[in-house]
Amino acid sequence: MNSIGQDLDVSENFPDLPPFPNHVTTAPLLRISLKKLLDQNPAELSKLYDASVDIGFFYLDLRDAEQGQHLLDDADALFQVGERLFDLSLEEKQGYDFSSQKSYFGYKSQGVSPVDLDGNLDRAEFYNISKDDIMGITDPLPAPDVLLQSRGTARSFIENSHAMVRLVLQVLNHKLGLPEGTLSSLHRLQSKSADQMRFIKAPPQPVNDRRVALGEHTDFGSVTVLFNRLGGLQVLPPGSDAEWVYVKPLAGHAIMSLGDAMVKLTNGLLRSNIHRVTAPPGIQGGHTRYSLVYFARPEDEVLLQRLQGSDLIPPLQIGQVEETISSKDWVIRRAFGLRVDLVKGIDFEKSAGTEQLSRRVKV
Ligand SMILES: O=C(O)CCC(=O)C(=O)O
Ligand SMILES: [Fe+2]
Repeated sequence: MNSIGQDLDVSENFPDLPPFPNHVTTAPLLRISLKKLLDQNPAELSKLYDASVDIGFFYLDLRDAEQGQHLLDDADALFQVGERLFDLSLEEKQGYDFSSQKSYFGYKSQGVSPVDLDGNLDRAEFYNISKDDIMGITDPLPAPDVLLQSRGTARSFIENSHAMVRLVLQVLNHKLGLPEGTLSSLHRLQSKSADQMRFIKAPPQPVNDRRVALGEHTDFGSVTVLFNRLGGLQVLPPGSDAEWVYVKPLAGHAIMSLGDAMVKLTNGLLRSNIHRVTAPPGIQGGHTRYSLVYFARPEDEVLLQRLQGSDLIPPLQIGQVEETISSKDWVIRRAFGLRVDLVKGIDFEKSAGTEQLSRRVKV
């Protein structure tokens, strides 16, 4: 693994935060230009496909196209909203924890999910907001004032993130040789889905007890659009002897990744990489880490099974039986499976996603 920290471009650092250290190993993720994708640049389209097959993660440089710049502006504004949101008292935030009503939208406090088999608990707060709520497809959930006042920015963030997702899906659709519009037709902005945006806060950890804050997982859905500013995100490359490597945050870029749904729709051809969040490296570890995410998922009723119509998607093997599960039920199973506050006796296997396939290790 080489370190992309070596190509120093100060404009890719984040002002007011200590820089990402040079001495840690980073994932050599491809950088893909939004403008070149929009221009249908053949080399760029191929880079996106290769990254989706090999590692399932890539950077999207948003600086060179107007819609990308709008998304960066939305993300900047929402980072400030996120700080104010998590500054509310725990008691107030817990008033927006709807998990007892079987909703994964709203607040999730720290310490409700194991991050390892020893039972150490997570060290990250979440606030999840439904795309359907912000788009007016479902009734709005109660929310704190700081969020009610930011619904316009949230909507812009969702629309712009969703446009990036649709672009990625269009490129993959074309590369896979699927009938025109297949993937887009499963991800319509105005249709009911489990799409959500998420604010995350992970406070600095004690110097002598720095560890994983968010346990290893694959994302549940199709395409994830992630903004973070401090290191801490790590991916596990394929192979049985692979070691965790950091993903260096780059200003002006989104970190894009594929989730379980893309693996299932392509019978394992595309990859959803295992990742986790640790304490930020070096002096960054003394700072509070915030992230902002958009998770796109197939529409609620879509069955997560191999798609027909592409010669590249491997056929089912003799004896391979696909589970019949809708996108909606998959997300519910994955989201609630690892909650010590909701489930008696966590069953890691039952709530697993495509982690085993992601490892690319034959068993
Ligand atoms: O905070 C990050 O960098 C990643 C968060 C993440 O993986 C998730 O929320 O699924
Ligand atoms: Fe994730």
